[in-house]
This record gives sequence, C-alpha cells and structure tokens, in this order.
Amino acid sequence: MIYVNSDALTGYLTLVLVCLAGFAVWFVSTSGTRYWQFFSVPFVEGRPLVGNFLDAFLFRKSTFELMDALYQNPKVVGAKLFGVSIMMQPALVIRDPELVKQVLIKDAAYFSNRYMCTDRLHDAIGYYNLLMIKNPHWKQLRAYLTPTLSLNKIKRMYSLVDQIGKDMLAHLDEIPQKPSKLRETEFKELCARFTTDVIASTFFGIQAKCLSDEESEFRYYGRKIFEYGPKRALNMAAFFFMPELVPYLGFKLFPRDTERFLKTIIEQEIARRETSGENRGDFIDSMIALKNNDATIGVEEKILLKGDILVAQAATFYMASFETTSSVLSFTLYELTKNPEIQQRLREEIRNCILKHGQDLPYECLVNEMPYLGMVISEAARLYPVLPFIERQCSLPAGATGYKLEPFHDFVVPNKMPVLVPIYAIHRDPKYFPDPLRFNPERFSKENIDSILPCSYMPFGVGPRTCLGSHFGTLQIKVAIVRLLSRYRIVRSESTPELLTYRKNAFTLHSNEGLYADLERDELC
Ligand code: HEM
Repeated sequence: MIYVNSDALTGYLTLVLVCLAGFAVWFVSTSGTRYWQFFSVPFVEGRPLVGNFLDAFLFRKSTFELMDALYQNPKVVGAKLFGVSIMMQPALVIRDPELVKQVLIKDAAYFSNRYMCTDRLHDAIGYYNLLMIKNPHWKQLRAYLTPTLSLNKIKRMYSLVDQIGKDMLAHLDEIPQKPSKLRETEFKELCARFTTDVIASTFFGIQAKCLSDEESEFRYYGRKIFEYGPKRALNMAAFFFMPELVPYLGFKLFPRDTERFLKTIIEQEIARRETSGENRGDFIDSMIALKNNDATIGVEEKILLKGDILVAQAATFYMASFETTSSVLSFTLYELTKNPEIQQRLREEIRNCILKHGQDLPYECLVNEMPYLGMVISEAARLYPVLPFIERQCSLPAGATGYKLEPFHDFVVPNKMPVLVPIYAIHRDPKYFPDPLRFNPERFSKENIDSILPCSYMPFGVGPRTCLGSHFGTLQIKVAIVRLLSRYRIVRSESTPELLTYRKNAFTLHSNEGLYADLERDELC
C-alpha cells in the first residue's frame, strides 16, 4: 500500500494548478502573436497581451513612426502583406498597392466596416455617424449624406469660404510688425482657426469668429476634441485598441462638454430655421429635410434620423473636417516656407490668375486654372498624410468562413479580422516615391502623374469608404493659400523648425514643433 502524505498532495496539487493557470495566461495572452506562426504570412512578433502597438497605446511613440517601423522591419520588407497583433487580436497589414486595390476597392463589400468602434447604447452621437457606424447602416447613411457635399453644393459654399479667407488676411494684417516690418505667425493655430470658421459658416450657418477672437467657443471645444490628456488619450485609444471593452468603460467619442456644446448649437440652429422658415440650402437644411421626410436607417429595426442622430452627423463632420484640413494646409505652408523657389512659382501662377480675373477669383479658376497649386497640395498630402493607416474589418456574409487573398497569397482572412493599410509608410517608401522625404510637387505634374501606382497614394483613404469631404477640404486649402500668397510672401523666421518630430499623443499627424514663419507684405497684382 502506498501512503501519500496529505500536505505533500496539497502541495503537488497547488503546483499543478499554478502551472495550469500560468499556461492558460500564457496561452491567452500570446494568442495574437502565436496566431501568425501557423500560417505562411511573414509577421512581426508582438509582446504577450499587448501585441505590437503598446508604445502607441501608451503614447510613448507616435503611431505614424511605430507603423513605419513595423513596415520597415527586415522580417517583412518585400512582402505584400504581414501579420501583427493589436493587443491580443491578430491583424493583417497590406502593403502592396495591387493587393490594396483588390481588397479595398474590388472586394470592398467585405471590407466596408472600420474595426474601431464606439458604444452603440450609451454614446448615440459617437456611434451613429459615418466615421464609426457599421453596415448595413453605413451604406444607407453615406447615401443620405453624400449629396451634402456634392460638387454643386461645394461651388455654392465657395463665396463663404473665400470670405473666411479674407477674414484670415484681416487677422494677419493685425499682427504687430517686427522692426524688420515682418509679421510672425504660427501656421497650425492659424489654419485650425481658419478651417473651424469655414465649417461653422458653411455647414451650420454660424459665424464662429475664431480668427478674430482667440477665446471663440468653437475653437475652444474643437481643441478639446484633439487635445489628449491621459484620460482622454486612453478613451480615444480604446476605440481602436480594445473595441470590445468600450461598452463597459463608458467612453464617448466627444468630450462631454464638447458634445453638450455641439448639441445645443445644432438643435438651436435647427429650431431657429424651422421657426423662421429660412432655407440656406446648406448642411443644416439637409438635416432638417431628412427629419421631415422621416428618413431611416436599418433593415429590420428602422432608426429615424432625428434628435441625437442628426446631431451626430453634424458633430462628426465638424470633427472630421477642421483638423484634417488644417493639418494638410499648415504642412503645405511650412513646406512653402522652406522652399522659396516653389513658393515663387506658385505666386506666379496666382499672379497670372489675378491679372486675368481680378483679386476675387472665380471658383472655376481655383479648380481648373491652377495646376501647380494642385501639385503642391497633393505633394504635401503625400508627405504629411493625416492618418498613419486606413483600417477596416473583414465582414463576410453569414456562412462564409474567410476571404481568400488569391492570387496574391494563400492566406484566408477570417471574418472580423482587422486589416490595416499603412498610408504614411507607403507614401514615404522610395519604391513608390523616389527620394521620398524631398518635397517635390513635380511628382504630380501632368507628365509624371501616370507613374504613380494606383493605391500607392491614398491621403483621403481608398475605396467606397474614402473621405467624403476630399473636394471640400482641398477647396478650403486652395482658398487659404491663394488669399495668403496674394498678399504675403512667406519667409523663414528664427523659430521656423528645420526638422519635425511628431506628437506621440495624437492620432492625426501633429508636429511637436510650432510651424512658425515670417510674413512679408508683397501684394500680387
Ligand atoms: C485635406 C483634408 C482631409 C483629409 C486629408 C481627409 C482624410 C480622410 C481620411 C484618410 C479618411 C479615412 C478614409 C478611409 O478610411 O478610407 C477620411 C474619412 C472621412 N472624412 Fe475626411 N479628410 C479631409 C477633409 C474632410 C472634410 C472637409 C470633411 C467634411 C466636411 C471630411 C469628412 C470625412 C468623413 C465623413 C469621413 C468618413 C467617411 C466614411 O466612413 O464613410 N473630411 N478623411
């Protein structure tokens, strides 16, 4: 008979349980990183539990630089696609333009949802909007909202945008001159005030006066959306890094006071127009029409577009428009500061248009008669895309098990897997853009543009879920540059940064440095 001491038995059992628990923790926490070992997809191994993006999640590294480092990792260089993990969730990165075209354009029906997600039940304004919503709602909502930014509507908004361009000049004229007669300005703040005034005026019919009033409410609340203290940073990061937990964490897309502010002004403006009968044919009027026509989204459960859901559309257009547009605009002005010969050529183009049409240029002139202006903006959007990557989630019809990447690869993308397209890294890859860090608008000249591979240039995203405001954003940038350069020459100041570094606690591209320059009055006529 074998006798086993009961203390020893308890000891063994405890040891076995600890080992099992340890194994379970290891097994679960490494699921994202181990996943790729079972496939022939090259991958960059992440850390247990936190995957490849911890430094971005904790704001220790800019997401742009982190994604660029993954893209350039020797294990995946040359591959058409590679595996990473977002925390414990395996994700596929697509880096080959042909493959991007197949997945995000040809088979976009399976990749129309974004992976990031807000809380449907407790954050209606953060959820029921174009940025966040998933199919089938997204497709229906996009169809309702597309006409608000039709080329006809944009053309009608032009005079309002141009008026803000003039307000910007009035603001610059007020800056005290230095003994050298130069006026110093900082482009990031200037451009954010310009684009906020534009969106308030064109979309909401409200004069926000951000250019003339530093304390403007619109600017104050707009800044709050994109300024991340530790709590807000965690809040925003959660939407992408741990979307499943968002409903339990009570996080909202808009800071609560910004949401209150936007809700009040939008509801007030809707009520004012309904009482006065005023119709400006703008975004607010389109929202009123949706409400009055009992427009709905949803298939089985019909959701009426009214109340908070209308506010959500206006709030998201506000969020998606002013920061993105001001980012590209301010980086363009920065590059014009550093490249006086490019600026000179652009001023010549503007001068010729002014000679032909006078100081108040017609809309058609900005759109059709300034090819060099278009080239300069396209190059700035290449070098400084607003997002580090485009992201989607594979969303297959019921019963389908996976999406085949053939003929590119034998990997089958499982339903719900996130797919990332690293636009910042692709835009800076010498394979697609030789001498990529050089600001060279010639890449987009009539002679050269055909050598740019489709889907290697994606500043506004790609496929049917691409940016809805690309034409409107570009028009604003054109107006601001034309107005500014028609009165001022931009020159380097002592504070103009030579090199830029990027903010770690931002999801859009933001330099740590202020984009300072001097303005020298030199009117074009
Ligand atoms: C130069 C300025 C702008 C840039 C660089 C830009 C860039 C982008 C990018 C990269 C996306 C993601 C696209 C994708 O996932 O494929 C996006 C989405 C979006 N943008 Fe823009 N954007 C700009 C201006 C604007 C403006 C002015 C508006 C509105 C007035 C706007 C409204 C939107 C909306 C609503 C979406 C979500 C579209 C959807 O999911 O259906 N954007 N933008």
